[in-house]
Amino acid sequence: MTKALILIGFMGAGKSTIGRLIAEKLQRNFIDTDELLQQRQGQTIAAIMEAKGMLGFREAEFDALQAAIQTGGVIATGGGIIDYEPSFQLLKTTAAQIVYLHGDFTQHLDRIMRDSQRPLLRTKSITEFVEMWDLRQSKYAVLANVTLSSFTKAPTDVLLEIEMWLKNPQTMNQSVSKQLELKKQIEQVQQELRMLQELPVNE
Ligand SMILES: Nc1ncnc2c1ncn2[C@@H]1O[C@H](COP(=O)(O)OP(=O)(O)OP(=O)(O)O)[C@@H](O)[C@H]1O
Ligand SMILES: O=C(O)C1=C[C@@H](O)[C@@H](O)[C@H](O)C1
Ligand SMILES: [Mg+2]
Repeated sequence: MTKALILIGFMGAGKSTIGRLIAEKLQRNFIDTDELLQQRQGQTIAAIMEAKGMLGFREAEFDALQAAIQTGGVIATGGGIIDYEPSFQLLKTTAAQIVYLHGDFTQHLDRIMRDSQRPLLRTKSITEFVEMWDLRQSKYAVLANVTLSSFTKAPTDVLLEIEMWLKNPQTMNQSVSKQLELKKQIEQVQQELRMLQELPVNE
């Protein structure tokens, strides 16, 4: 059976938008776990959360993920799927190709703010949102076979990058990990500069 291609990332990363494009291009099944959940329950995400509570929502999301993986198609996941340990473990152990669509916090927030339908935006403070972001980053990174920025380019360019990676996973992985390494070094230098600027000046 074909391995599923799974898109993960924080809210607003573009998983649904880009997932649909890839599925069309590769002529594969497309499943969005948020949409599947809503179809199965006959309710909106917000209503499911309200009726079942967060744990009940995550359990139903796990069932949707399991069903989606079995199709071997392209899967767009909900941004918080990794918060529920069984779903995280399923993603970790399944023989799928996992693409992490990534941006920085403000880029995500900017996109999320444009969509008032997102239930968590209505119920969480900005501090809780930042905490949620911090807790999730390492989980996405651990699961990812490749990490791609989805904010500095059009969806069709992200699609091209994913196609490139599918054709040549090794090369792409190397260049993406080199970029991440470089980014880390830059952040470290910036941090050191900030610390130096804060030191008292000897007259
Ligand atoms: N590369 C892109 N450039 C510009 N806008 C984009 C891009 N990708 C997605 N968008 C827009 O950003 C918004 C969020 O995208 P989308 O719903 O696909 O994100 P998501 O990762 O599925 O979020 P969620 O986790 O909430 O399901 C949409 O309005 C979409 O049109
Ligand atoms: O980040 C989250 O926890 C969520 C993201 C959305 O895709 C939905 O699955 C839901 O709104 C929860
Ligand atoms: Mg989505």
